[in-house]
Amino acid sequence: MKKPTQKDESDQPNRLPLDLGEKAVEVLIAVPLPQTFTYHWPFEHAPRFGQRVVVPWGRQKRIGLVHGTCAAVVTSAGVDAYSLKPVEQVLDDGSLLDGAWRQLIEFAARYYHHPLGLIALEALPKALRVLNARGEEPVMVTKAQAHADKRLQARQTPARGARTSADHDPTQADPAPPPVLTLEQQAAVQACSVAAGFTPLLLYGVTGSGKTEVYLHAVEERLTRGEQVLVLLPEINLTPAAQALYETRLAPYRVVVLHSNLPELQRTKHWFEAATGAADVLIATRLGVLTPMPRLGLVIVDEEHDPSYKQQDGMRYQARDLALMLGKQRGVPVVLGSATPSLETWQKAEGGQYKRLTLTQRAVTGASLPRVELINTANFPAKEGLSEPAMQALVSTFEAGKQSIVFLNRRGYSPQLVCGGCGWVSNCEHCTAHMVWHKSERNLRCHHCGAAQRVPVQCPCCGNQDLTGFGRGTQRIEETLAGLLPKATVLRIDADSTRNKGQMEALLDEAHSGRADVLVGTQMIAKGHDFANVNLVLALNVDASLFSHAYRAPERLFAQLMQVAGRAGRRGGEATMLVQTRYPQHPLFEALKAHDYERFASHEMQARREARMPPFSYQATIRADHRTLGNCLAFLKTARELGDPLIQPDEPVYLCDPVPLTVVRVGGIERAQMLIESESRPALHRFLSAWLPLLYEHAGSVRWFLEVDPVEL
Ligand SMILES: Nc1ncnc2c1ncn2[C@@H]1O[C@H](COP(=O)(O)OP(=O)(O)OP(=O)(O)O)[C@@H](O)[C@H]1O
Ligand SMILES: [Zn+2]
Repeated sequence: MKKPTQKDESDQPNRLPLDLGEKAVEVLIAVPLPQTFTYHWPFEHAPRFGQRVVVPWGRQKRIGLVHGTCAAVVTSAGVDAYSLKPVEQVLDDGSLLDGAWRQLIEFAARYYHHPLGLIALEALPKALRVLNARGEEPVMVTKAQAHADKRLQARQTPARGARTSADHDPTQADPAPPPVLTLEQQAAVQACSVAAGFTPLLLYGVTGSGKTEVYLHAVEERLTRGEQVLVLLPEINLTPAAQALYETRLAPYRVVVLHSNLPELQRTKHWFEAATGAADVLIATRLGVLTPMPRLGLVIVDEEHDPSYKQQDGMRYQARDLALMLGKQRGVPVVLGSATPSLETWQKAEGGQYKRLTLTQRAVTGASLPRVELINTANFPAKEGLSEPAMQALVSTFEAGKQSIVFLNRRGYSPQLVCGGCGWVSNCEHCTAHMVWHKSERNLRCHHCGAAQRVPVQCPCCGNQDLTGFGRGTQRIEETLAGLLPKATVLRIDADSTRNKGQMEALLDEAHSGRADVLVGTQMIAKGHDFANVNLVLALNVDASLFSHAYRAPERLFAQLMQVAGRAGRRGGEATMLVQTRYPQHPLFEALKAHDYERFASHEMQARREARMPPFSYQATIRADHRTLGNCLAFLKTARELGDPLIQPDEPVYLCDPVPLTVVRVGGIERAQMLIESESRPALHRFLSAWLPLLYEHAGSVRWFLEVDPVEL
């Protein structure tokens, strides 16, 4: 098809004489600019918000979303209406993107000061927002839509019969009957059921206290009212077990999942099912919070404290916070669940803004939290990473037929390869970081830029063949464990071992089945999983976090250790957690030994209050990226000069000194940032709104972005 050009009426047979005020539309396009774009609307029928359209963009075509009509068609350049390019095609008859969805993305754009077009389009599955190589809408969209329509029809015909017989697998054994709720669980379920309108609830329950059971009952109760439920989980690896459980327990209601590892067609199908109301429950990772759900009645955020809810590129949003806003806008309850709530959430629960529901006991009769013991590595030095008491515990746990978890938050074999002769170290060429030795994959890899190379056989500097790994990661511990327990099945579960399709499911299956004796892994295995047979947890390499400069490090370490401890002893029996450390007297460990989250939280809260850190202040950062650090810092300095005069005396906002990031160079790009703080959230946002437009004009070749509520400084 010949592309229409400006003022070329012949290409547009349907084009009507332009009627100002009705025949132009504002379109959202996924570009890093804060505005909408005006196009001529050459069609008879009226445009609707959220309809997808194909529009010319430079020499290309793009999918955009109708955002509104324009009353007066004068573009910023002052060009008259006739010079507007026309919308080429309308892809949707109606729109699934309703007013509620619009409210949420508009809030996100305001709050995160991020271009609305980027947020709106990136919230959609790729097939819905990107044209294929021929410039057409991918066929899978029609397929996915038809699939959802069929589901929707099936759902409407026999009121509750969303399931087709094809879904029933007769080989599947009948599931175990659901447990009888404890009194604490009953009270929590009751509180969720009576909650009407927007109600934030904190389900604060120790690990293994049966929070999932509370969710299941609360969800089912909403489903019987004909409502949909959104369940957010922090990590993809928690979705298979959750999906299986929800499907079995809630049949015949339709449960779908959304996360970034799903094949595109499936993701598109599930999105349509949620958006049309064909699906009843949506289980999703953070991206799911921006899915339209017309019958939404309840939102659950499991492990609400988890840092994975924070998106670390593009729009750097916090999905838990957006989930709360979603609940507020839709007028529905939001349940935040955790054994170790974030300090932000805990502060609100203490202040009474969130209703707290507490589960103090493990749910399974006879199951208690593990005994925590510290191994002082000054007295029991580690050989190949493991101290004598740790090795003994691993051996006796294996001999008793129980499983162990070895938790180490560092993947690879060794964090660096070094030369014994000249002191050469495997540095990354592109980053201020070491290349990590991955023995299993036989290469050196940079965890920052992804660069990989073969392991050198001799030192690239002096030719010495004596190259050794310095420090240890999960692969090396796996090797040590295989030597220590030659008869045991040792499984490593980390981002490397679960990279290929199906690997994650297979490994988790082995772990849950009890066939594996020892699980070595990163935070991937440390939370959420309901392992039945784990009796011993060993935590390695925790000391670096004890003295980190990052102010959130203690909170994160404490939560991680409490969570991983929580994987042990879930079905009763004596269970133990061992922590190897040089600093057994550290106060964080006192609270850990007592499983006392509240003690830790009040101590940490006090420290934050004194230091005027979040949640007692509000922060944002401006990041600047460029090939030379000087340019980054110069831009931030200019930004600060532009910002200073905007600060209102009655609304103090502090602009800190621009500083290079700790890992200053990644992929050949230098990075610097500036912190902006205020004790008033509205003051911070008023300042940002006035300031950011100026930055667009002064950035030059420096790439910059804003992050609101940053978690890593
Ligand atoms: N009332 C109950 N009686 C007996 N067993 C129960 C009861 N409620 C839950 N359980 C069982 O207790 C185990 C732990 O429950 P669940 O996984 O929900 O804990 P959780 O609170 O989510 O823990 P975590 O914070 O560690 O993820 C599960 O195997 C579950 O089936
Ligand atoms: Zn690198």
